[in-house]
Amino acid sequence: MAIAIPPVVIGPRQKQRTKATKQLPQSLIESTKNVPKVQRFDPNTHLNFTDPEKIYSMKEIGREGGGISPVALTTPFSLFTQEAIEQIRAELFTPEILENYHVKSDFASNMLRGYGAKNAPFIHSVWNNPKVLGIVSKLAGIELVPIFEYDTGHTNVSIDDSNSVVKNGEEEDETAFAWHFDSVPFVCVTMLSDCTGMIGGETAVRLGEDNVMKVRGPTQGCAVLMQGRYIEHQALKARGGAERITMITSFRPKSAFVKDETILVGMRPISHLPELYMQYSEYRLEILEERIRNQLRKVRERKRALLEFDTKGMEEFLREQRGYIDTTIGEMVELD
Ligand SMILES: O=C(O)CCC(=O)C(=O)O
Ligand SMILES: [Fe+2]
Repeated sequence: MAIAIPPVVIGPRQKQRTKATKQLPQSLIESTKNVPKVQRFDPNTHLNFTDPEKIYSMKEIGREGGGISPVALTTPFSLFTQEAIEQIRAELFTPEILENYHVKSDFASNMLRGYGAKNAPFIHSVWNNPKVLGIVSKLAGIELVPIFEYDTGHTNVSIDDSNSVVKNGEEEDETAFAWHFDSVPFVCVTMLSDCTGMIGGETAVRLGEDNVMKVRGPTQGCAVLMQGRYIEHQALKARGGAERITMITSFRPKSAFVKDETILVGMRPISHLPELYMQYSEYRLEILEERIRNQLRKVRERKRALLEFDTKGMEEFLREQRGYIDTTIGEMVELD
């Protein structure tokens, strides 16, 4: 069945991780400098969740049976308080992060990514918090965990410096992050900018041949959850001189026994490869470890019960793991 084949992911064309060339406005650093830093996410003060108005199913967008869950995407929903967003921004716009983790590609000219929990403890505690994961999982219809540290808290920064005068929606939409499928099953796109008076700045999502839906939270701290590996989307610039900053966190199924079509195509050209490959390997090995333990348990149980060895089942298991290992090997290539 065609739907069983995941979309081909096209990544940035550049040959290696490239530092961004344009400095971000000093005002971003200035505005976050005096925020008293908090190390850990606290749901009591930082969570502000309300259910999305609607959850679109894969069936509704013509992709029934594809992906890892029947859920395609949510409409924007409130997720974090103002205080939480201030903390996130204060961790992002530091000289340390801007100096070492500010990269660009032909998809987007300003991305902050690859910083670990050591450099941004609050951000990482947000996305590993059980309450946050509970919400994300409930909406996704499947239990999710962050894919790995490197792709947690990826941030797109777009500053409209065109000084364009906004006329009543007459202009063409400008892209802040080009059309693509993600390399990971689910993403949560969180708005980190104040949206007061923002024009544009949505995430545009292709729901069918001629059906593009634009989604954007009405306020800072709103988020959209989507099965980005299976739904084509892009980010639109905010017009009229506004900043548009979004944080994208990638998720994979928690269960080792669920299909996982995570690849590294979109990440390789914007990542430090040894670090990316280490984190990819670590989680892939964890999944394999759990699957092998489970298979071994089944074999031993049958043996103990004096049942005949399930040769066919074993073959199927091994073939599946071989596919998983082959994918893993195939993803850990040099960029040529
Ligand atoms: O910034 C957005 O709205 C979405 C960006 C995106 O799709 C991505 O970074 O993969
Ligand atoms: Fe994306």
